[in-house]
Amino acid sequence: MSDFRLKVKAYCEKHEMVSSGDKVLIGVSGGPDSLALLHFFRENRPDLKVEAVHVDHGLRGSSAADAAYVKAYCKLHQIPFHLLLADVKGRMEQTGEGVQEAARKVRYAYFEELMEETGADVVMIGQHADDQVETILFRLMRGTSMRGAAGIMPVRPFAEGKMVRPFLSVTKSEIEQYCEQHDLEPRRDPTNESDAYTRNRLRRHVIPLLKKENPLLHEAFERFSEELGEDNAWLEQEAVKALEDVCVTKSSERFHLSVEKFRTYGLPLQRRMIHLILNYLYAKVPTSLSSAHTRAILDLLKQAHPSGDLHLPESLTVTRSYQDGYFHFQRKTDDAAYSYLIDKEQLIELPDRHMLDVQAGEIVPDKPYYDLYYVSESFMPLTVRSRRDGDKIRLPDGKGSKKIKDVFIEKKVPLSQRNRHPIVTAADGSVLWIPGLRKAPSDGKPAAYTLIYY
Ligand SMILES: Nc1ncnc2c1ncn2[C@@H]1O[C@H](COP(=O)(O)OP(=O)(O)OP(=O)(O)O)[C@@H](O)[C@H]1O
Repeated sequence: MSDFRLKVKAYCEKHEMVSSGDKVLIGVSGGPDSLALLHFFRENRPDLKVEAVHVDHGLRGSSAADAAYVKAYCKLHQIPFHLLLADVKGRMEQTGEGVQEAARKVRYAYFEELMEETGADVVMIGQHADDQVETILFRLMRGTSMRGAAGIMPVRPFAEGKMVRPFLSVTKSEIEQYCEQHDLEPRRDPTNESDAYTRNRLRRHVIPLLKKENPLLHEAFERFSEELGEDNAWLEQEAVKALEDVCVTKSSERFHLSVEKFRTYGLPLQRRMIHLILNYLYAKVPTSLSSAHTRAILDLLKQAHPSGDLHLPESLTVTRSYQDGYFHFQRKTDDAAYSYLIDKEQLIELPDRHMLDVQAGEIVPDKPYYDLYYVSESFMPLTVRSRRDGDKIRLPDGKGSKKIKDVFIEKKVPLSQRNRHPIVTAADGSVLWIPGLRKAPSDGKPAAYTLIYY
């Protein structure tokens, strides 16, 4: 038995990827990885019912030819074939997703649909050991959670069945050799050779350097991924149990937990409990929700002061209550109060059709705006929120501070607008800026962000 075959066989067995008699849908782009995958399972596992799936994303000039190629290959080898002509550009326009993400979502939705339609047990795709190294490096570089750092999972639940990646056990060059040995003539995607994408630059320039240092780099990454994946799975199970223990009441609108019990758990479980609660309360977690929100929630739970609150996207409020010792996550529907955390470039919609555009560094906007504010790193993360009782803003030259209520009166802001007018505060809660009305004195350090109020 060839080395390649042994490796893939052992990996499939170790992760219990397929069982005799399973119907397996293989995603075939026509490229080397997926064509080799299709060939391998047809040759070596006659006990499986293999079918091929191709999605024509309609993004490249050659996409129809790729689809025709896979179709012809399947016809020649009598493999059942499924094709989707997808409108990826339409999806990008609708959702604002990037091209890779939109293509993947369209593909996965089709896999899911087909699984149901054909009664398939498994979806199989062609990612390999070099993709694993690339994915882990890419995510670490961009910032990721422990789950993200574990990279691509060999097996994961998918629709009513599972998605598996048997070729994570072999490298790209082993796949290329396999193609040669079996006279496969895969299609080539020219965009893989371009340096326009970060992932391609990692693959083409960074990983070869790392491989020079350690030719068995992919094995080291695979071990790391496996162990981290196991640790994560265990921690997540423990977090589910811990959450049962700390939870007082829960419904789709609210979640109450005991602060005292929550604090008896270590930080890794606390962080995961917060993620579980947010996943539970948001049907779809908003993109504006970031790890800074999780940290802010944990800080509120940790702080000595027994009460406080935070406002998360989509009117979700987190309150620590002094009276009952509970921590409440709930949706506020009746209150005009709002609060958004600012810890990255973003565009925030404010009441009365105003916008706050947060841009990195010091910039000069090209459109007319009402007011502009430069803020240094030492004040981050900021919050933009509606006013609260007792809010004050510092005056220049150490002349004390002024009540925000008085600023509103002085500038003749109508009563009806005062509860909606934005107030920008620093990480320590002090008021820095009342857009259009007043600025606290700056600390004179270089600007990390420019805030533009339209
Ligand atoms: N258009 C498609 N139709 C069906 N399956 C696809 C398609 N594109 C990708 N896949 C599946 O997803 C896997 C990973 O996609 P990716 O775009 O990373 O492919 P790749 O590394 O270029 O692989 P390949 O050599 O198979 O094109 C592929 O190996 C294949 O199994």
